[in-house]
Amino acid sequence: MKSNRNIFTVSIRSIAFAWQTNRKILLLLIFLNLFQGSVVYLQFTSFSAIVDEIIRIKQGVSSTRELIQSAVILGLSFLVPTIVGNIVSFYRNKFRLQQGVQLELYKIEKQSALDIGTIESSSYQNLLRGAKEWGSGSVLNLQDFIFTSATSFAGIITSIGILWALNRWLVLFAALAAAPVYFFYKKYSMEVFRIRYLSLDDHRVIGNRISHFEELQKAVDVILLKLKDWFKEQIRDRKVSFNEKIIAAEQKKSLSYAVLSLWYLLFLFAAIALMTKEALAGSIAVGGLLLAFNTYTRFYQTINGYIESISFTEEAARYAARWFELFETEPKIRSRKDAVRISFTTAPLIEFKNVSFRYPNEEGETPLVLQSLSFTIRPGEKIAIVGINGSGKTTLIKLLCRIYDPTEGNIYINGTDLRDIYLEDWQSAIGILFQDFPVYNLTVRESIGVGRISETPDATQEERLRQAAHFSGADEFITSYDQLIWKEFKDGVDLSKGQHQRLAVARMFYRNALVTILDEPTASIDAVTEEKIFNSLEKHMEGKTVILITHRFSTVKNADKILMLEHGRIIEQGSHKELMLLRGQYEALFTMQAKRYLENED
Ligand SMILES: Nc1ncnc2c1ncn2[C@@H]1O[C@H](COP(=O)(O)OP(=O)(O)OP(=O)(O)O)[C@@H](O)[C@H]1O
Repeated sequence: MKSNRNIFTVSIRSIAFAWQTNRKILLLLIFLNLFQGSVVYLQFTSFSAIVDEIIRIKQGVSSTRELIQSAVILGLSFLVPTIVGNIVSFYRNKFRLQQGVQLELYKIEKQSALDIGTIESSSYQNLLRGAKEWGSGSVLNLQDFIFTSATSFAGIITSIGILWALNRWLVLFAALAAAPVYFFYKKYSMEVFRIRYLSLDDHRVIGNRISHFEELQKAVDVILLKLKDWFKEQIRDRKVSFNEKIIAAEQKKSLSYAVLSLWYLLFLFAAIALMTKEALAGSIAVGGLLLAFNTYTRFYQTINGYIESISFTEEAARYAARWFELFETEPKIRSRKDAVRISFTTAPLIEFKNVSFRYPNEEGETPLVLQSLSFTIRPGEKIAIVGINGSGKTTLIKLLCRIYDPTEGNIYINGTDLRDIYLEDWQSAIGILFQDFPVYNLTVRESIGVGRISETPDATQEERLRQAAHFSGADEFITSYDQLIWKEFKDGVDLSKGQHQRLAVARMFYRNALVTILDEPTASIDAVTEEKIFNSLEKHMEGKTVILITHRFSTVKNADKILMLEHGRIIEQGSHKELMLLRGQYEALFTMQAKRYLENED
């Protein structure tokens, strides 16, 4: 836990962020906060001057002119801070809104640069959860506390000056009265932070369980499987345990306050005794006595507030640090500085040479899920990858897309190691449809169009969109390309799982990548449409490489090459004919599936 991350560094980063967002408002706020901190003492001095003037007028040694002067100053000392306070609060709110947007956008920018391995890691997920839980508000709160500290600081300096002038002992009494406050606040805020930090995993579980009541697909299961009470219990237990810890910390805080109040009273009495003695001895006037008392109590409150805000600043800094850690998280997979720029115009030669892979894990070494894979995919070949669940098919294509790098061995693209190729160049040459593909809540046109978002619209675009929808069979249910696929919105609709998948396949046809990778693209699609899709792939993807992962052996018969995986190894490879002649695993599984179809026909 990097809880003791340098508070100073985080505060500087937070102010630097504010500076980047709007330096004029930042400087204005700092100035106005400093002004607010010191102006209050003008009220005390002008009020004590009025009291002394009244006494002097009664004694006949002063005129009402001085009294009016002091009254005007007193009036202004009340009026000006009120106006300034309103200005501060206006600009502060404006600044919070401006920075809130900037922070969210910056976070998105940083997140989208990360690789999947980093995103999957539990440390990153905790960081994300922490940042989400405390929101961008933690960075902004930190600034608020810095501003409050500036106000308090100005107040302390002013009051020290006044108290020092009246009686130096007053400064010492007030300082001693306030000193323990810091340690109490610090201890308490550390404890709350620790509780929150240690319960991050619990909060992620709570968030997940709550999602079962909020997300449609999950909510249906909750109702049908009667999971409500079971999930509710899990949520309640975790929340109750978290609350108990926070309440215990709150209790300790309240007790500390009681002790602190007694301590403060002790020094207040000492200060009153000292000032009364001075007044009786005639060394200060009545107005001076009032000024001393007001300044003393205000000094204590200010120093108390200052310590409190330092302590809160520390607390806010601990939370804000999560945001900055998030910003600092660097992707593990990225282009090398001297990466080769390649503008792919034709399907490339792909070679796997002795590739082995294990998933990265922070807790320790995981088993190899791919072992010594070697194979070649020639430009424009249609490849099928088959194998039982967990044999490593999806992992293999993740390596090909460079979502991960191999643990051992190399992948060559046109003879260049994939790690040496500029990542974006390679990414723009490939198109991938994963088995758990995302559903876009966009219009039909956009849902297909995102397959090639960087493309500038041209006259053929609409035609190509419609063609892609035709190849995937999506055109059969599309009534309008402007239809919004989002049931929760007015006029929005939802689609069946298979229809969603047809749209996703259309997206891939529209992308028309040099290397198209399809991971079980027809799992939810009916047999007739499946046949149509595979025919379109063969006919319209000529010259392009297509890699297909599937469990349906009937769909791979026409592939140029079939790779059969088992426990992360290629156990057979060749065309359908070659593998059938081999009479190995492929032949056995193919025959089994074919037999089942025929039996079903009988
Ligand atoms: N992100 C991950 N972190 C750790 N292990 C993983 C991860 N993804 C997959 N695995 C493991 O890697 C192995 C291969 O998984 P993979 O998804 O590649 O199999 P598959 O052949 O595509 O399976 P399926 O046919 O079920 O889609 C499995 O044992 C799985 O548990």
